[in-house]
Amino acid sequence: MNPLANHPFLKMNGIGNAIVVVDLRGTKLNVTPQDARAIARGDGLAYDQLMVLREPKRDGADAFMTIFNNDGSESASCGNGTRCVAWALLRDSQYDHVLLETSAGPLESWRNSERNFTVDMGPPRLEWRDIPLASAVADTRVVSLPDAAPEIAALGPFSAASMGNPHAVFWVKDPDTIDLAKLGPALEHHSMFPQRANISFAQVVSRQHIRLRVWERGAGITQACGSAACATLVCAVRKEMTDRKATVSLPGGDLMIEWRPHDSHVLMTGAIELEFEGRFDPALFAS
Ligand SMILES: N[C@@H](CCC[C@H](N)C(=O)O)C(=O)O
Repeated sequence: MNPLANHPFLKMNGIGNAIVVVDLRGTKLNVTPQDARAIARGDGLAYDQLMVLREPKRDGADAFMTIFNNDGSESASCGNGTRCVAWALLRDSQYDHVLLETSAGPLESWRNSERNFTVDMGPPRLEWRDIPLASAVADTRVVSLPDAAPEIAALGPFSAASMGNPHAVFWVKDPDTIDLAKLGPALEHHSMFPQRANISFAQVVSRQHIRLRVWERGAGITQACGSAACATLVCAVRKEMTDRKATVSLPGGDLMIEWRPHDSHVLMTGAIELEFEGRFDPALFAS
């Protein structure tokens, strides 16, 4: 029997970004990409990201997080998932802060109220090599895609940023008119993105408000993507289109994003929800 059979999990969401949390601290258990794909097929378990908690690597941290997309690939960053993990670790605690680690570095998260959490996503990376893009780009605020199909060329240049994971942001009049299911996969796998990319379509409504729809790398159409909201605000500020603090509205709800001037860290604040908790059905891992 798969050792994960009957192991407890939490099914949660961060403004609709579907998250499963599995705490493996204190065990010798592991999650393989195959396990991650099997879990995503479970009843009611269709997730965007699976957050797997292990022992922390540094003193003072609460957990090390491995983040799986539902296709079994890994990401170094997930803002909404991190806020869900913070809720899970703090729900029976008198404390309000957690320090979590990912392969991209430490992330601090804290409770504002019972269901509202902030995560400090750290500073964005803005050089083409760090995002990464496939070839040298002088200004990552305005990037053109070479040899693009007509429907992609029609979108015009995009802006790029890394929040520990790669993001491309296209500026559009109305994100609701974008055929995400068609353009998302074509752009995610474009040769400009050697590690693939999360693809955002953003409308700047005002200096304090952005509307956003996202195709997530390794997960597809999502109700919300926190790191995409952060990357979009950063790109909008760099293009002088918004203030450093703005509401980003996604199909699942609103996030407040702030790009702090003094240390360049990006803060994301919003609601989280526990949907249900249970134990993995052994049959999940049978095939
Ligand atoms: N939903 C997440 C980001 C998910 C990771 C992404 N699909 C990737 O592969 O980079 C968020 O809230 O940040």
